Amino acid sequence: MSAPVEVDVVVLGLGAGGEHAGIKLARAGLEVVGVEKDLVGGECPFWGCTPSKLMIRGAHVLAEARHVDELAGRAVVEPDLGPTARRIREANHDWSDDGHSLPLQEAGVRLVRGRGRLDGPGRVVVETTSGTQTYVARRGVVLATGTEASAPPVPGLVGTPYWTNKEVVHATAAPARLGVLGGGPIGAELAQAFGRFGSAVTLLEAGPRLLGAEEPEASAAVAAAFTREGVDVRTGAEVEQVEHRDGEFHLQLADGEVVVDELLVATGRRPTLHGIGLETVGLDPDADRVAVDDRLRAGERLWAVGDITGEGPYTHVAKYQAVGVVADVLGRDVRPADYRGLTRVTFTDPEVGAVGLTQQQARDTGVDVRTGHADVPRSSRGWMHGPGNEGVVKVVADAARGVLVGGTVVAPYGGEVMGLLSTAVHAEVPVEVLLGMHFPFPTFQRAIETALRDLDL
Ligand SMILES: Cc1cc2nc3c(=O)[nH]c(=O)nc-3n(C[C@H](O)[C@H](O)[C@H](O)COP(=O)(O)OP(=O)(O)OC[C@H]3O[C@@H](n4cnc5c(N)ncnc54)[C@H](O)[C@@H]3O)c2cc1C
Ligand SMILES: NC(=O)c1ccc[n+]([C@@H]2O[C@H](COP(=O)([O-])OP(=O)(O)OC[C@H]3O[C@@H](n4cnc5c(N)ncnc54)[C@H](O)[C@@H]3O)[C@@H](O)[C@H]2O)c1
Repeated sequence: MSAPVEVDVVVLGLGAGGEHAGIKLARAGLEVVGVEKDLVGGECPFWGCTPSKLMIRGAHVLAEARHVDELAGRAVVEPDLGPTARRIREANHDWSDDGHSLPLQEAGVRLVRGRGRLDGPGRVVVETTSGTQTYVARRGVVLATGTEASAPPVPGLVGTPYWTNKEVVHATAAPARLGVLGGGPIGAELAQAFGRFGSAVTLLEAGPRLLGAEEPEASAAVAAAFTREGVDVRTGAEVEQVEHRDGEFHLQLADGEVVVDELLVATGRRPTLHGIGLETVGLDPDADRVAVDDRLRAGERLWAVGDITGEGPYTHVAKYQAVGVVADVLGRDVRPADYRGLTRVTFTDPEVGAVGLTQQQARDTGVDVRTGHADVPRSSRGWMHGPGNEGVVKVVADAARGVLVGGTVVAPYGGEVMGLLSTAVHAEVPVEVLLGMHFPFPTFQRAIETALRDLDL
């Protein structure tokens, strides 16, 4: 092993959070080493957000085309995943990270390709193909090792050629029959997309509803849309046994068998925290997250960002946190991290845009909860939109303070429409003030006004 190399900062893991932090710190003039064992850019551009949203874009076009006969003439729709698969391949340069690693290095980050682990405060050891190297970080280490797909312990599953998000993004044709295990954001988004590309999809969710982290009204609207499109949605479904034979997956359920050609497992993610030396900096190596304070500090000369913090498994959260880390490392004023107005969007159709607390979460935190609703199909824009207009707006208010603490928009482009609620929750704009706004006719935003009035505050 060569002598330890001293630098200002080591960033361990170069996904959404680490990449952003590394670039900004290097541009600020610090000596930064960035360590990455796989592709610079991480999960989001190569196996997550970007490929899944490209699939969803293609699927959305197909769904719109299928409404032509009803609304605008005649169209024969023959789905083909090929063009979308090509867009995905082009977008991420055939799974090469030049588009990320070159700008990173141009910003001044010294890129070290290898597997890193903490070795005491401010120290990182990296195993590379040319040997082991220790780095000593004068200012500290930014930990950003992200998550990996985690499969459930269903007998027979291990060893079968099931897909996770890593494999599904390489699909070039839609399988005739697709099984999807898990009805969270990944399972729901991709089940609908593949259904629209022509697969007969069976979506098996163990819990009582799809998108269990969101409002029950959102789950119901999405499930209704899926069922209308022909996705076989089964909730409370426990797969007891998986077998792969003659090119088919046989999934045994308590009430029968489901046979599919491909199986996508989307049952959650596991933080990449094992074997990264957490115990050497006084942290629990078996913990399922790295706890951080509002400056993203996790220990002595140690910051953490992204999915591993457990504050919200989203790219925008990782980048938000990276901004805070950069300020703190540079000794600048830090805006304390605040997750009250956390936003998330599930890109199903209808899209589920949400901010802040759900009704249940608000209740659990002792808020004097009042809710307001509006049905999207009964709103002016919803009615005009016509087929494919399932949706609901739900706002959650703290009646005692007269402000919103949460809101959900399930609608076409719900993630965009929700922006208005996002500002309201984040800035704690009084409901009284919101009701004095102009809501343009006939936008989906007008359903927000209806929901606000329904609060009757
Ligand atoms: C299918 C899918 C769709 C998604 N869609 C969205 C979406 O639409 N919107 C959204 O906001 N979020 C979405 N997400 C979530 C988003 O991808 C993550 O929240 C985001 O990637 C988190 O960034 P991160 O920096 O924490 O970790 P990651 O992106 O996971 O990056 C961590 C990096 O650390 C590296 N690493 C780990 N251990 C080591 C080690 N020991 N040494 C060196 N390197 C290491 C990994 O190789 C990886 O590159 C999606 C995720 C998936 C899987
Ligand atoms: N649009 C977005 O922002 C977006 C998109 C995709 C993923 N993500 C993030 O990535 C992370 C991972 O997503 P995910 O959907 O894999 O995880 P998730 O944890 O959100 O959902 C997993 C689902 O699988 C179900 N499940 C667990 N075990 C099961 C079993 N044995 N059989 C059937 N169902 C089972 C769970 O009840 C749950 O509903 C999430 O935290 C998500 O927020 C975000």
